[in-house]
Amino acid sequence: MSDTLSDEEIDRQLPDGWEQDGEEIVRTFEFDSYLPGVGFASGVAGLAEAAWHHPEITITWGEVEVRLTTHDAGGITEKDIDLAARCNEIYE
Ligand SMILES: C[C@H](O)[C@H](O)[C@H]1CNC2=NC(N)=NC(=O)C2=N1
Repeated sequence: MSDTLSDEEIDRQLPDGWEQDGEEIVRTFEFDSYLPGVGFASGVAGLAEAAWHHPEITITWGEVEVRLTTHDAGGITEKDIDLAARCNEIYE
């Protein structure tokens, strides 16, 4: 079981562009059109499978919202922070 992080720890560790929303961290990634967002979401899915840690991904025209929480722990853990940072790395 991963240990949940305190709000202070989350605030300190949140990668650029991410914010806390209750028991989740969230970032909306912006794109020029629909298909680049779909491609990005597919990349996030690959990162998720590799980490065995799965976000909620919402694809709309020009935007992809990624929400992360650790269901097994009932809150935000290092797993969420790590995957959020990896999402930033694949976002050009
Ligand atoms: C059964 C499976 O191992 C669990 O559901 C894994 C898979 N992906 C997961 N993803 C997320 N976001 N939180 C989890 O606790 C989690 N646990």
